Amino acid sequence: MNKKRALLVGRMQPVHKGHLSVIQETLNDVDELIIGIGSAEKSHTPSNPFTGGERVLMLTKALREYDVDPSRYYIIPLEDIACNSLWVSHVKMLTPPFCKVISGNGLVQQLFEEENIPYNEPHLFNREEFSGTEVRNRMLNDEDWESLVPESVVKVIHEIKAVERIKKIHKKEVSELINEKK
Ligand SMILES: Nc1ncnc2c1ncn2[C@@H]1O[C@H](COP(=O)(O)OP(=O)(O)OP(=O)(O)O)[C@@H](O)[C@H]1O
Ligand SMILES: NC(=O)c1ccc[n+]([C@@H]2O[C@H](COP(=O)(O)O)[C@@H](O)[C@H]2O)c1
Repeated sequence: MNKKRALLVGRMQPVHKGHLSVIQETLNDVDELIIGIGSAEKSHTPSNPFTGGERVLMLTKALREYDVDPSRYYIIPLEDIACNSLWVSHVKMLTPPFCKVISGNGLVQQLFEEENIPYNEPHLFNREEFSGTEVRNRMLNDEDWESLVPESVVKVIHEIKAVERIKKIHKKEVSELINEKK
């Protein structure tokens, strides 16, 4: 019998507990899940501080920590392309076949719908806290970010000295803005 596979796309900057919840919930409904790490080529910017490889590492460790069966998922880095109308083909070229997409992103939903691939709006878990933006802001402001991500992701973030990186990126942005105004 054919496997029922879904695709979940997210930038995962960084991987947080909301991602793990949606992954676990989706796996109750499908045989296999393809997890596409979006904007894989981006890093070292305020909203995309982590490299594609670092995000693969975080996700691999977190799925192991949560005891998710490795035979049930694929982690695929997805680079952005200039042309939105070709993006679905680009994604299909890089992923195993799937029958639906899980995404709350309006553009992603529209592009797949136009190619007749259905999407599900994810059920958002504790969205006030479980969002990449919230994790990055807390890192910047020396607030508790650790409780928002799996323990294994805390370890990776320390290993790659990411809090220091995020602070440096922010400092550079602020000084560039000040120079622009001069
Ligand atoms: N709290 C959450 N609960 C369930 N799913 C979530 C949650 N946050 C994100 N997701 C899932 O991840 C996808 C988006 O991934 P992304 O990495 O952009 O998360 P994000 O937290 O919205 O990031 P950012 O704040 O950096 O934009 C969503 O389409 C959704 O499927
Ligand atoms: N033209 C493109 O490359 C294209 C189009 C739509 C979405 N995407 C990507 O899909 C991902 C969607 O994830 P988010 O929901 O986390 O924004 C992002 O990485 C986004 O850049 C890329």
